[in-house]
Amino acid sequence: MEIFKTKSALKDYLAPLKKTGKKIALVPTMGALHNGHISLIKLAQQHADIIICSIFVNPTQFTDPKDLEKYPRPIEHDLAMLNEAGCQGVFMPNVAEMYPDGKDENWHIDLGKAEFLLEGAFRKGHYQGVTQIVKKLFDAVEPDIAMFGQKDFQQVLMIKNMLAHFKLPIEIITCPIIREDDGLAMSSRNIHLSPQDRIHSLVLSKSLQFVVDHFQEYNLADLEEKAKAFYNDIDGVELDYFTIANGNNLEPAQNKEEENLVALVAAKVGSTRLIDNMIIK
Ligand SMILES: Nc1ncnc2c1ncn2[C@@H]1O[C@H](COP(=O)(O)OP(=O)(O)OP(=O)(O)O)[C@@H](O)[C@H]1O
Ligand SMILES: CC(C)(CO)[C@@H](O)C(=O)[O-]
Ligand code: BAL
Repeated sequence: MEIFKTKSALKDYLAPLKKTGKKIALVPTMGALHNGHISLIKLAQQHADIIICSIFVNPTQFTDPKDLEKYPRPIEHDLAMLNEAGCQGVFMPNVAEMYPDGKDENWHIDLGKAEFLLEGAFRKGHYQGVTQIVKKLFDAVEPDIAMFGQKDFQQVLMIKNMLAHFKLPIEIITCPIIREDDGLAMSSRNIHLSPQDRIHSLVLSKSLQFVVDHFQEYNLADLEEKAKAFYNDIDGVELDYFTIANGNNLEPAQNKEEENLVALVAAKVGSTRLIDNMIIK
């Protein structure tokens, strides 16, 4: 497995491979890898010849400086996991390599109304930061395909809007959410959960599963109310939102007959903010 710290080293590696027609997949990550990330690598291997995983904790998408500061960075462990998974290249630039003009360089694109809903409402400017870095990663790799997890449902939508904005010929593949045996969606931030938080964290997947399992039984308002009631009286758990939304634009669902419905949730469990979602139909 090759490790690249600069865009130019990465380009030098990829150029001859592209010339011989190899299909390139990019798997963007912020590191602290778990089996959710590895599932993206494995799925990429079914669609492409060369897999490049990027590891970069992108400062411009963090709205809470403490969140950025404590983001886990177990690089040796990450490299071992990627090597074991058969990833050919890892791109791990530093901040200056990705933001040569400083982190405040001008970037603003129209991502549509959905930018300001849900995660965008709680993490102001988050999706400008995400799309800014993903565009830089796309420019550095020029992949044929790129893999993103459904766990960050809104992120996938925003990245597709960014691709449309720049008319980039990259196929986005959305990968299913990988969960722990008890239902918790795998996430790098899960390591911050105390043993008690870890038990409480199950409320996210349980409330989502409730909505999926009982979708036919109740109307939308009752489904949401019953799902939100899961969060009542759990010590140290604070619900940011629970919504049943249209998966195309993340607007609240208007009726149960709509296509593409998804339930999405974000909650603080102890001091750790978690997100999760389940597709209803
Ligand atoms: N449990 C999971 N199943 C599938 N894909 C996942 C899972 N967790 C993260 N991903 C995807 O991996 C990619 C990189 O995500 P990232 O490095 O932010 O990890 P993360 O676990 O989501 O961390 P965190 O949410 O704590 O930042 C994203 O496309 C994300 O959606
Ligand atoms: C796509 C991404 C790597 C951009 O920093 C990040 O938002 C993530 O890990 O989901
Ligand atoms: N996986 C989403 C990255 C973030 O939380 O900033």
